[in-house]
Amino acid sequence: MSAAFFEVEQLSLSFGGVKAVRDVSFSVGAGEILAVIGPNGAGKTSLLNLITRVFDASSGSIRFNGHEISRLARHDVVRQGIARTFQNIELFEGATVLENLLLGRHRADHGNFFSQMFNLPSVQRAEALSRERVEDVVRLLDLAAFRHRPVAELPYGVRKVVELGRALAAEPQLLLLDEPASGLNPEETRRLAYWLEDIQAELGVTVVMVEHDMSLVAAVANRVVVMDQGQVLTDGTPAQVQADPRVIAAYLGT
Ligand SMILES: Nc1ncnc2c1ncn2[C@@H]1O[C@H](COP(=O)(O)OP(=O)(O)OP(=O)(O)O)[C@@H](O)[C@H]1O
Repeated sequence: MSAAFFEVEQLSLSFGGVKAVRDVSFSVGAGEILAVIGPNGAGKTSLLNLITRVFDASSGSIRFNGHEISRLARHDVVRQGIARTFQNIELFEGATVLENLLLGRHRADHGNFFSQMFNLPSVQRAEALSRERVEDVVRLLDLAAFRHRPVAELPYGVRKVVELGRALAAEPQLLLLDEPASGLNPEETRRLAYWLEDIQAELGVTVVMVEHDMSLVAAVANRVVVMDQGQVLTDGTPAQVQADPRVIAAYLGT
């Protein structure tokens, strides 16, 4: 395994009296897929919201590529190369698949206001590059048949893939996925596993994935962090955590 590329140390978050995340520490090597599992309310989504700066941590640090990012503005986290998907799909429903993917690119673009206003050659070059990258994503995720369809018309399973594509269009180094398999049928979940393997193998993207579906976790995760009541209960390979009596007890609420 490569050296820690993404690292969370002693991270905490409180909502009033509720300690949603308590002294959470873990690290991820470049190119790894890490799954974060745990019962409802364990603090998994809160953890992703801390990483993407939706919330301010009460304490602790988040290091990405050797840089502390726990105090960055939200858009700067995206520019550092971190993209995410959401538990409830957040796409522009009236826009087409291609338009949604292009919006994913624009979030990561660096062009300034004046160069965009005057449509300078640098902006035109960036647009052309964006279109090429988006076509790469369309090919990778097999979305060609849907590229001009408004997202609102698409089945739920395809919308989930479009959301993954929008995150990938930003060319992230770290991809955060919040329950990518929720609402998918077993066949769609198997296809998602293949795509995640392709993303890891072909793009070398590091993935932190919050997921309840153990078939997906077992198929793709190199390592699993188990959370319960805001804390890390244990970590290990998918087989190790599935066999751990503490993990079984946490899920059963005993
Ligand atoms: N915006 C908020 N305001 C107040 N409390 C919150 C907020 N978001 C989460 N919480 C609380 O923080 C705790 C952790 O919630 P979180 O959504 O992070 O858990 P989770 O592991 O993602 O759960 P699930 O698997 O159900 O999505 C819960 O007790 C939840 O009620």
